[in-house]
Amino acid sequence: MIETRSLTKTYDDTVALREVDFAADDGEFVSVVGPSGCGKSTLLRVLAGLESGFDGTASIDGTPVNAGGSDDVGVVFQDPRLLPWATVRENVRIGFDESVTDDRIDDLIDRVGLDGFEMALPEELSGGMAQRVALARGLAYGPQALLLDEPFSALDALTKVEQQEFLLDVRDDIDATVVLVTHDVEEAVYLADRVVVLGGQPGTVVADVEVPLDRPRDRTDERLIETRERVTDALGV
Ligand SMILES: Nc1ncnc2c1ncn2[C@@H]1O[C@H](COP(=O)(O)OP(=O)(O)OP(=O)(O)O)[C@@H](O)[C@H]1O
Repeated sequence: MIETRSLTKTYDDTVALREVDFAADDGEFVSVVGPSGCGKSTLLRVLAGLESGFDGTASIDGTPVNAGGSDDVGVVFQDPRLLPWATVRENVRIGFDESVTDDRIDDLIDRVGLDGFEMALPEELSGGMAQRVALARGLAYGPQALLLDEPFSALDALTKVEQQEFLLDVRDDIDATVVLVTHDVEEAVYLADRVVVLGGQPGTVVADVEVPLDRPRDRTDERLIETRERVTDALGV
C-alpha cells in the first residue's frame, strides 16, 4: 500500500537515502528506527509528498506520491505546530476547504478525546493534548495512511505511554496504515507489526524485524523484550 523502490534522496552534497526499498501493507503499522541523520524524516517527508526531486519511486496505493501532499495522507510531527492565536477547532480546520462542517471537525476533536475543548487556545492545553490536536488534523478526511514523525518524543514518560495507547485506539477505529518514525526502540516495538531499521549515512535498510504478538500487548512480555534486542542488535548499540 505504501511503497518506495530504490528511493535515493540527495540534498545538495548530502545523500540522505540510498536505494531504499520500503513497504507497508494495507492496515499495517510499521515503525522506522535508526541513528540520527540516517534519513528517517526524509523517508517520511518523501511519502508525505513534501519533497520534490528524488530518484526511484514512492507510491501510496499504487499512486505515485506527488509533491504537495495528498488528502489521503495524514502527517503528524514532533512539534504539534499549532497556531497560538487560533482555537482547537480552527487549528484542526487549517488546510481544509470551507466545505468541511464544524460538526465534522468537532467529531474529529471528539475522536481524539478533546470533546469540550473546541474553543480552547493552545496555551490552555497540555503537551499531550496539543499533540492530539495535531493528530485530529492528521485524521481529517479519514486518511488511508498516517505518517508520524517522532510524535511523542517531546512528552514526559507517563504522557507518552498514554498517547501511545490512545494512538492504538484511534487506529483501531480508522484502520489506517501507519508509518511511525521514532528514536525509541521500546515504543517502536510495542506499537508496530514490523520494525524497519535504517542505518548508515546515506541511510539504507539494514534490518526488517517482525513483532510476533497480537494486541493488546503486555509491555513486559518476553517476546517484546526479545524483539527489542533484535532491533538494538541491528542498530549496533
Ligand atoms: N533540507 C535539507 N537540506 C540539506 N540536508 C538535509 C535536509 N534535510 C535533511 N538533510 C540531511 O539529510 C540527512 C538525513 O536527515 P534526516 O533528518 O532525514 O535524518 P533523521 O534520521 O530523521 O535524523 P534525526 O533522527 O536526527 O531526526 C542528514 O545528513 C541531514 O543533514
